[in-house]
Amino acid sequence: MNTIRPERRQGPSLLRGNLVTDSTADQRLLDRRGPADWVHMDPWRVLRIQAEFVEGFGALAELPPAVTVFGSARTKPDSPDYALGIRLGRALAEQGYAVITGGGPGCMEAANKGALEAGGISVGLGIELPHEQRMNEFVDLGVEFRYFFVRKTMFVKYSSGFITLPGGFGTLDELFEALTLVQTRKVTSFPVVLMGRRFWGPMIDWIKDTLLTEGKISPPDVELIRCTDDVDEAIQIIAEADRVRGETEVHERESVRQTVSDAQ
Ligand SMILES: CC(C)=CCNc1ncnc2c1ncn2[C@@H]1O[C@H](COP(=O)(O)O)[C@@H](O)[C@H]1O
Repeated sequence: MNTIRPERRQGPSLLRGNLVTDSTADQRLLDRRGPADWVHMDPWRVLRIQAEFVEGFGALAELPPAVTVFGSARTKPDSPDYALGIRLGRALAEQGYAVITGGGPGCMEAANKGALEAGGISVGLGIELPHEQRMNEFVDLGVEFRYFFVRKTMFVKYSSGFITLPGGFGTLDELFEALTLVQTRKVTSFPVVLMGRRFWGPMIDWIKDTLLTEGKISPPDVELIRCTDDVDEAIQIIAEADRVRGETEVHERESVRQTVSDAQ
């Protein structure tokens, strides 16, 4: 049979031909319209969501220090941003970081490619989407998720920081989620670096001139975003935050040890 059949990844399963449905697990969970039997299945969905967390934690727990790279799924392989993604993935791997991406095409693929070519650990956390896209070929450890929110937890939990290449809504969503987590101190010492001054400059100006000026954020919030064109500087920002985090952890362990010994 040499006709191309439709194909869909669904969590760990692969569906082809007539078995391909036209909705995703995220859509079915969030869409409250339709017959009530879907609603009655939510308790079962919770178990599936739980299983997705368990699988993700299990697959990623033994990763070395890692950095997540975000960026447009639409970036073409012959574009400067793709070349930047390769350089970034390569440099991160050379510094001993595993590189985590969304496992898709474009900037994600570029960062995975760079990491793989430099002999590093190249990770893709894929997502089930209505328009199927395969995990890019440069991923060595790939985990497929049905739910965006489970996948996002993994990006934050298993990386030392985010580096964001130019991108669209998906990239902005990931960027602002990270900033909100840092701003609300849900995560501490988590650097967020934007690469590409020309691309991100106008957004940073708007953040300063409008969000800050109109009191929607505080002055320290502006400092949460670091922007550079230099791959080495981006990595240095992450490495410095790692160093500070390491020192803080040693200090905390030491003060717990002191408290216990004082109490004895
Ligand atoms: C061409 C196309 C739409 C492919 C979709 N394939 C994808 N595969 C994996 N992650 C994705 C995909 N699309 C968006 N994302 C997520 O959203 C970000 C990119 O979205 P955008 O292209 O900037 O808005 C990525 O960092 C990734 O985590």
